[in-house]
Parts: sequence; structure tokens; C-alpha cells
Amino acid sequence: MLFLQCQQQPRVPSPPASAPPFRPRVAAAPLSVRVTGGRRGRQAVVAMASADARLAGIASSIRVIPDFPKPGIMFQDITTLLLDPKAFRDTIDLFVERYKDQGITVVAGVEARGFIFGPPIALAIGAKFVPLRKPKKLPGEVISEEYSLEYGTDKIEMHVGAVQANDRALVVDDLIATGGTLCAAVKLLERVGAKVVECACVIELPELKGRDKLGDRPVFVLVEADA
Ligand SMILES: O=P(O)(O)OC[C@H]1O[C@H](OP(=O)(O)OP(=O)(O)O)[C@H](O)[C@@H]1O
Ligand SMILES: Nc1ncnc2[nH]cnc12
Repeated sequence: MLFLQCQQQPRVPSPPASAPPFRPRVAAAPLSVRVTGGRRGRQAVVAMASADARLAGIASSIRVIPDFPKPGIMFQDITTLLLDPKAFRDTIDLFVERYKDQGITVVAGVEARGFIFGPPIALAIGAKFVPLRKPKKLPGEVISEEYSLEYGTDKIEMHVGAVQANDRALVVDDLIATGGTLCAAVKLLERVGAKVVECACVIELPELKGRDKLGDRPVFVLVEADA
């Protein structure tokens, strides 16, 4: 048997005790919930009003990094939310509470950050999880959709056969900015005949009007932030 040995790297020093604690910067915009649609939407707003304490914790756990990955982009960094087990759990719980009785059969997560939030939701509501991946990552036969981003262009792919025409889908990602990514994801699912029940994101950048690209497909978000 062959053993590969990792080269030992120097230890990263811990910050001195006097250094300020590592605290995520809070998104400047107030937290909010916005839901499109009629009756369900109103129910959700009522449900969310009582969930305010959880939403505040989620919003304040997200760090904002200016000028990443390009000058002018205020990057919403959800890795700090993942460092906070309560905020992470509350995020998943809020989605599960909303989707558990909607007959969703597939949760489609968009690479990369939709792979963090999608699988726990899928497991909790008893749906299958389907990864929508960046090009040339999936080994089987795929269908693909190109889209443009706030900072470039990209493509996502889905395995043929993973989703069926009678599936009811929830699309999950961490953030909606211009809406290009979610729109491409929805198109992949609709091309195979699935019904996209809703798109769910932790964060929305409303100034970028991503919802407009999605037409009348509902988008549900937990937190709004400045672009
Ligand atoms: O609404 P849009 O303008 O399409 O932007 C939103 C997308 O951008 C980010 O992913 P990114 O493309 O940076 O990929 P990554 O998650 O692999 O870093 C984010 O996670 C969304 O998927
Ligand atoms: N401002 C932003 N922060 C994090 N992810 C993004 N994807 C597109 N815009 C983004």
C-alpha cells in the first residue's frame, strides 16, 4: 500500500489575546423578508414576523468584504454564518418550516454555495438533492445553460435523468444578485419538465433587480443587503 505524506506547514499563529475578536461585519441594509405571490406570500410574512429574532442573528452573522473579487463589489461572505451554529441552524430551520408541506420532491442546489444550504433542507423535507454544477464537473450526460454574472459569465450543468417531468423543485443558493444564476438553474429544471415551486436564497441584493429575470417564479429570501 502506498502512503502519501503531507509536508508539514508552519503553524498559523493565533492572534494575540489583546487583538479584537474576529467578528463578521454586518450587512448595512436592514434585514427583511420579501415574498412574491398572493396568499402564501402573506402567510410567509406573518410567519417571518415572529421569526425576527432568528433573522437578526442570521443577518449579523454575514460578513461583508468590500472590493472582492473585484473593485466595487461588496461581497456577502456566508462563511461567517457557517461559523455560527445557531445562525446556520436557524437559516436551515426557516427554509424547512416554509417548504416541509409543499410537496417538494427535489432540491436543486447551485454550485458552490447552494451545496451548503441545499442538502440539509432536502434531508429535512424528504426530497432528493440534485447538484447544479459548473462546467465539466459532472461525469454523466448533462444539459447546460449559460448565464451572465455581476462579475463575469458562467455556465451550469445538470445530470440528465436526475430530475423528472413530474418533479416539484426548490432551487437553493446563498444569494441572488442579478438573477442570472437562478434563471439558468430554473431553465435547466424546466427543460426537463419539472415544476419550479420557488427559488430560495439566504441573501438578496435588491438593487440588482434579480427577481425581474425570473418573471413570475417566486423568490424567497431571508436577508436583504446593499449591492
Ligand atoms: O444572481 P447572480 O448575479 O447570478 O449571482 C449570484 C451567484 O453568484 C455567486 O456565485 P458565484 O458565481 O460567485 O460562484 P461560486 O459560488 O462558485 O463562488 C452566488 O453564490 C450565486 O450563485
Ligand atoms: N455581492 C456578492 N456577494 C457574494 N456573492 C455574490 N454573487 C454575486 N454577487 C455577490
